[in-house]
Amino acid sequence: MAKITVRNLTKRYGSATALNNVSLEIESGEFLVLLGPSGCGKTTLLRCLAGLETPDEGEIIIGDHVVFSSKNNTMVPPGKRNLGMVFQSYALWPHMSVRDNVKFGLDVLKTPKGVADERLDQVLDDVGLAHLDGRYPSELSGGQQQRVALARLLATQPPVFLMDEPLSNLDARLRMDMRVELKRFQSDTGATTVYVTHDQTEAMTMSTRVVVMKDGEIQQISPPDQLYRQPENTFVADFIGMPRINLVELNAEDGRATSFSNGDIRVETGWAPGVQKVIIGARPEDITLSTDSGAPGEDYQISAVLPNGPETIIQLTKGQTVMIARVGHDTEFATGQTVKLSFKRQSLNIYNAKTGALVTPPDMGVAKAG
Ligand SMILES: Nc1ncnc2c1ncn2[C@@H]1O[C@H](COP(=O)(O)OP(=O)(O)OP(=O)(O)O)[C@@H](O)[C@H]1O
Repeated sequence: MAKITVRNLTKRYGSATALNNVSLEIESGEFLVLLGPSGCGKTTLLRCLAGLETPDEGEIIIGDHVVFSSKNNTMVPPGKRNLGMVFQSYALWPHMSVRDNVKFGLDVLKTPKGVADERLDQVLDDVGLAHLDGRYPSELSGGQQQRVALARLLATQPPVFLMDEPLSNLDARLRMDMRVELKRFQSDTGATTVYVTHDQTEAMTMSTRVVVMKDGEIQQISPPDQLYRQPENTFVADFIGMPRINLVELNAEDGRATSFSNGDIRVETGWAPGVQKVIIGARPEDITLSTDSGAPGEDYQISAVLPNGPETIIQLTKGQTVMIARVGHDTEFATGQTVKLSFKRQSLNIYNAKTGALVTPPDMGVAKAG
């Protein structure tokens, strides 16, 4: 299949910089998700890969071909980049039936009729549209049109898939089914996939790696689990995860700066992060609560109990400090109760409060509350 290399890519619109010196390597067969807040440059990056935008600076290599280079004035047009795209707008032919729309791509590639018919039946079945193959786009819902666009991409089996929120118009249940189908299809074909989404669950469940972007720059590129467990800065820590991570700023208490506090809570790192001011990051599930007054930790008051299906979200307060914990659904915690709060030591991340950067890998941390 095809590896993609992006080097020092910059794209400006007037005085606004949509991509700022972005570099990344996408391995052949990888499912890479671009994630980040609105306006961070995800779609611009995808459109640059597709050849729909001309970057101002940098280089893009797909497989063995330099498809863009500002130095050499190379700009290979979209149709010659050997990739398949699905964008939010479906761009279906209104005068063609579902089947003909999907077949169109195969005809362009001059796929032999027998192979084309077999693939058509398979992809229409995969996207759940076999029974609607004679309808015209105007006779379909938005979600169905989106699936036709997907089927058209999948049928041509390109070595590179570029997708921009291809499931955004589907209802929750269909979206889940299509995620499974897309992932299966991608792993069967081995196509290198770059996928833009707003949806964290989609990013975490489908990707081999996630790229988190902000203001046109890459913040972190990691496999989903590492992104969640070891965010490299406070922006990524805060952006990933729902409920949000607990981020609390603390000041060094002792000369060695191994003990930090904000007056309400105290954390002993046991090692010196090398700064006087830190932000600790604790995921809600990395907090342990106990009604046993002899348990380790500090006293917090429960200010809200929010049952949420298989889990319960608990809000706790101590002075000015508010923490969110996630516990099982069968909890007996109640609003107003005083409980002991402690951190699961290995999972506490420590950030430099000035730069927001992770100070050390969490497995070195032996932080504890109290
Ligand atoms: N054609 C354009 N003209 C001017 N500015 C643009 C254009 N396209 C994008 N931008 C700007 O470039 C920045 C990045 O936009 P982009 O669409 O890539 O973000 P995004 O992360 O995909 O956002 P969203 O999630 O909202 O789709 C934004 O500030 C946007 O306003």
